[in-house]
Amino acid sequence: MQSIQWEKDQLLLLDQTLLPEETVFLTLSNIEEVWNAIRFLKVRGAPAIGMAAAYGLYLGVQYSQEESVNAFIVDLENKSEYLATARPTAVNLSWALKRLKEKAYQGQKQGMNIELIKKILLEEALKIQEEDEEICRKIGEHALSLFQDNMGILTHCNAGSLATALYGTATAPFYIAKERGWNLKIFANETRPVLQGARLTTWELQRAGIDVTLICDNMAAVVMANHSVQAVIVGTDRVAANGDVANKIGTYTLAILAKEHGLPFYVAAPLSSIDISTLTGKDIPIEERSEDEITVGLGKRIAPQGIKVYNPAFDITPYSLVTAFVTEKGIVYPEIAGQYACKLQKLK
Ligand SMILES: CSC[C@H]1O[C@H](OP(=O)(O)O)[C@H](O)[C@@H]1O
Repeated sequence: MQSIQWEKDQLLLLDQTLLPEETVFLTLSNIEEVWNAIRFLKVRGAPAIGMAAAYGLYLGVQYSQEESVNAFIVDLENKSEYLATARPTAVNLSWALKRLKEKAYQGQKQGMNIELIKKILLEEALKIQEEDEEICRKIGEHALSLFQDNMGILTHCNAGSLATALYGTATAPFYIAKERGWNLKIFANETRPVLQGARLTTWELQRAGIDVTLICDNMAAVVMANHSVQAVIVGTDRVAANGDVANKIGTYTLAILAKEHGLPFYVAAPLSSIDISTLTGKDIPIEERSEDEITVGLGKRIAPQGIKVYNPAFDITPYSLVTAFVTEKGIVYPEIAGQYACKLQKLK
């Protein structure tokens, strides 16, 4: 199911906060609605955030009444900055906004009028979504070369079809394997506190007829120790130039556990999530979210009022714990630590 659809000048978003019980598409017609949808995880997952932001930026300027192209460009830049405040960690958000701004600058240089620039902005947003489906499929095909039929594979959070145009990144090999008649056995971490694994990954894989088992995050070591899983694959929100990985909180723990159990730890990383301008993981902004996500998760209070809470939505996995990155252009292995930087740069 596509979680994002552009129809008749409106953005349709599958409200991921209502899954798995309700399948509700929201109709968004202005930039503020898109900002809120990103901020409050109605649309989530790095690539999907980028796509939604691109459409949101277009929605923000489609009725612009600026008199000059220069004034229109300033308005576009201001609206881009506004959208960028919705969430800080996934680089796809700023990457998508930058793609649209660069199209506008090109149009300005070529002497286009405002209406024509608006047109190419929407075309670029549509292109980002169209490209993403092919990118994810390629990631799936490359990732599948790392797996064998009947393997047990652990994944974390939702780097799935819901988080992208289709297929997902970490889940892409699961869908391609299904197409090829393989029987991969997927173990999905519930992924506290927002439970993207329990609510989203199991939902989408079960619908696709893929063998998926839900486990609590604190069971990951056991499924490694009892050989239920032979590999781990996760998505990413941002890969720094040296290969450090920002991903959903709990990913770093999995990488340590995988190393302890001698299992490969793969990161499915579209090039849009690789940020050469951010040198190391220490430079990646980590989003901290509301305490309610932990203390009143899904409506029931599970901790006393006023308790101190720390709720980072992401953590950093050092490149040294990553076995390989799977990109749409192929698999990147480090012969020696730190070699990711030049290899990832070459891919860009
Ligand atoms: C291909 S999705 C990448 C990434 O985004 C998710 O975070 P969130 O659910 O907070 O948007 C998670 O970290 C996925 O691995």
